Order: sequence, then structure tokens, then C-alpha cells
Amino acid sequence: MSEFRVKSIETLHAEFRVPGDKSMSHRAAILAGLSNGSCTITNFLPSEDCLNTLNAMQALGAEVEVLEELEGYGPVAMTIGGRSMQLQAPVEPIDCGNSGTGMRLLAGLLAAQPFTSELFGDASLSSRPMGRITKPLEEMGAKIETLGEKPGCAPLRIHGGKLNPIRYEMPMASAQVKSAVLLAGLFTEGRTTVTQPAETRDHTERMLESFRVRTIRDGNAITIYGDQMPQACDFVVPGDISSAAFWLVAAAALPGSRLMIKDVGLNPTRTAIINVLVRMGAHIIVAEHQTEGEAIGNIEVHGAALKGTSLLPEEIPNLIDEIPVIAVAAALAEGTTIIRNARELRVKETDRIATVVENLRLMGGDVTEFEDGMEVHGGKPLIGADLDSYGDHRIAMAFAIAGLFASGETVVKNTECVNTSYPGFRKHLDAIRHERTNPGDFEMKTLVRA
Ligand SMILES: O=C(O)C1=C[C@@H](OP(=O)(O)O)[C@@H](O)[C@H](O)C1
Ligand SMILES: C=C(OP(=O)(O)O)C(=O)O
Repeated sequence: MSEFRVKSIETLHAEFRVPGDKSMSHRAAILAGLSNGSCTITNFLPSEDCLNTLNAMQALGAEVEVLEELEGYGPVAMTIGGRSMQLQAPVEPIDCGNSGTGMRLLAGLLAAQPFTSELFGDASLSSRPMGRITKPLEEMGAKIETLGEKPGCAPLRIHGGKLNPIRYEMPMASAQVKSAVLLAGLFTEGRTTVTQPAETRDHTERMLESFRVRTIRDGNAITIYGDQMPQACDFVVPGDISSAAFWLVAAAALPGSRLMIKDVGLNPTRTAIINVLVRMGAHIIVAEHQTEGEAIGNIEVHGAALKGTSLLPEEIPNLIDEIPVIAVAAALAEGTTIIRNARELRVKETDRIATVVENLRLMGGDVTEFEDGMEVHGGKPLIGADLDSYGDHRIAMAFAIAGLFASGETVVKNTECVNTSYPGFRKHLDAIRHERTNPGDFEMKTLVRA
């Protein structure tokens, strides 16, 4: 079992790129596989989550030709030959691994196919709620059995078929649910409208536009017109701001540091982490160099003594995956940080409210737990401790960052899981611990060029 052993650092001066965006890589594989031709995807994230989705699309008949592979990880550039919306029945159940995004988006697609298919995942994914997608997809006409030991959980047996368009009001702010319904809606003959209670990441809507699929946005209501053919196109995946977040926090909380993360996705539905760190006192300069489609740019951080803040309710969906590392920043800041309205954290890879609170307390942090979040009373010195990631990649990485600020040694056990979203994290961590100013772009390659 792999682990991180981390000691405190004096300085952080570095400039590098993080791997491709996880959300966009899933969607690029799916939409390219549905499209009417050959699509080249560059800077695809070769993490377990996204490779499972790519394999799923291959199992559904999409042809994948690898153009560039990173040894030890997987393909980072490829052409995907689309099926013109005619998927083939997979011969065996599809493995979604650890990925909620993969399973929920693929379920939307499979609900509309004229065959029965099965999706399964690991123990963590098999305990996450799937009723949030089976409900709207059944309302559209699919029949989905949840075969898990836990009610309403995976494996999913999906009896697909011709679907009806619906109007659906999502009870929770989830981009995965929104995307599952929109993808299913693409296969209907009418207009499907999803209304979200708060804005969530809009990569599906933007990528549909890149594939020339018409959607209409009216505030938090998104409508897709069915029966449209995604037009093949090429897509360059920007760096993942959720992966960059670990280093942004490390640099922000270390006075005198300077960090530049280059070519990272700056979609406004994902950048609340920057606003939060600025409110906490960090000096951050953002330079956008692509504004069409998905915004891309460089983020430069100069560290400072941080102070506590309150996360705004509307910020929560925008930074949901960054909350574990924001909690670490909060422990390093003077004063109190309030994180509420974040109940969704309880149904991620782990119950992230519980796992963050537990690990912060083991490090000497002062935290009050709430049903929907936590209050972190920062400024207490962090003490190195033996921690578990509980198999959750964000917990593993967030507490490696905490270890960079703790006295003694911090050991985070059970860290293989980082490969679900950030292959190469360990290399970047080692480089930063050894004060290398150029930790190397993801595996020393420049995959996205300015
Ligand atoms: O749509 C996506 O790509 C994602 C949406 C979020 O989940 P929810 O939609 O469940 O909030 C996020 O936590 C996940 O990492 C990726
Ligand atoms: C919650 C996450 O992913 P998913 O829901 O796709 O498993 C995450 O990456 O933090």
C-alpha cells in the first residue's frame, strides 16, 4: 500500500502545469464517441476515472487510436471515431472504477439505447447514491435496476429504450445529474429541460456547443433539443483547476512563496477557489489567454498570512471538490472559516466532512462538525500525524499539503487513489518538497501550449 511521507517546507517557488481536467476528459470521450466523425482529443487526463470512461466508449463501439501515451499512465492524445449516435451493445458489464462522473454520465447515455447494459464500480462508488439519476431517467422511460447491497446503489442494470423528453427540477446542485439528463435528452425527439437549484459546472453545455449541439440556457434552466447529431471536432483539454488547487493553497499559505500554474482551465463555474483564497489574503494574478469555449490561463500566487473567511452558499457547487484542501487552508489561517451548505460532501468518494474533520483533528486542528459542513478555527500549529486517506484521492492530496505545514512528519496512508484524478501528484509533491522551481509539467511534457 503506498503512502506519502511529508515534512514541512521553507519555501515554494515553482512554475508548472497540472494534468488535464477530469470533468472535461470524461465529456470529451463521451461526446467524441457519439459524434459523426473523427475527433482528436489532446491533453486528455490519463487517470483511472477518465480511462474507464474511454474504455466504456470503446466497449460501446467507438474506435480509439492513441496518438501519444505517457508511460506508466495511459493515453494523453488520441483520435476517437464517433458512432454517429448508434452505439453497440457492450459484451460485458462496464467498469466505472471510482468515478461518480463516469457512472452517472454513462447511465444517461445508456438509458437511451435499445439494449440492456450494466455499470459497476469499486466499493466507494457502490455506496454512492444513484437514485438521483435513476429517477429522472426512469421518468424519461428507461428501466434501471440498482443491484447494490445498499439500496439505490450500483451496480446498475439499465434497460434502455426510446425516451421521452422531460422537464426536470433537480433537487440538488449536481453537474453529474444535469449532464446525465441532457445526454439522455439528446436521444429524444423533443426538448428536455433541466433546472438546477444553483449554478453547477457547465462543461457539458459548453462541450455540446463545440460539437454543434444546440442548447438554450435561461438562468439555471438548460434545454437541449433532441435528435441532433454531434458534429465531430477536436478538443484540447486545459489543466484541471481542482488539481491545481492543492498547490494554490500550499503557495497561498506560505508567505514569500511564488507559484505559477500554467494553462489551467478557468471556466467561471470552477474558479471560486481563487476568490476564496483572495478573500483569505492571498495575492493572486490570473492571466487568461483563451476565452472562447473553455477559458484557459495562468494562475500566479504569492503567499501571505491567511485569514479565515466564510464560503458563500452559491460558491459551494463551484468549489465542491476543493473543499478538503480549503479546509486545510482554513486550519493554516488566523480566525474562523465557515463552510456550510455543503451536505453533498457526505456522498463523495468518502464522507468528506467526516474524513476532513477527523484528519484535521489528528493534526491538532480545531474543527466543529456540522451536518452540512464545518467551522475551522485556524491558526493552531499543525502537528505531523499518521493519517488515512480512506481511499479518497482528494483527502490524500489535501493532507499531503497539510503535511507541508506541520511539525514532524505526516504520513498519509492509502494513497494509490490519487491516480483517479491526478497521476503525477507524487512527483510534483516530491519536487516541491525538494524545492525544485521547475517540478516539471505533468511528466515533463508540455501538452497544452499557450
Ligand atoms: O460533473 C462533473 O464532472 C463533476 C461534478 C461534481 O459532482 P456532482 O455533480 O455530484 O456535484 C464533482 O464533485 C465531480 O468531481 C465532477
Ligand atoms: C467527487 C469527485 O469525483 P466523482 O464524483 O466523479 O467520483 C472528485 O473528483 O472529487
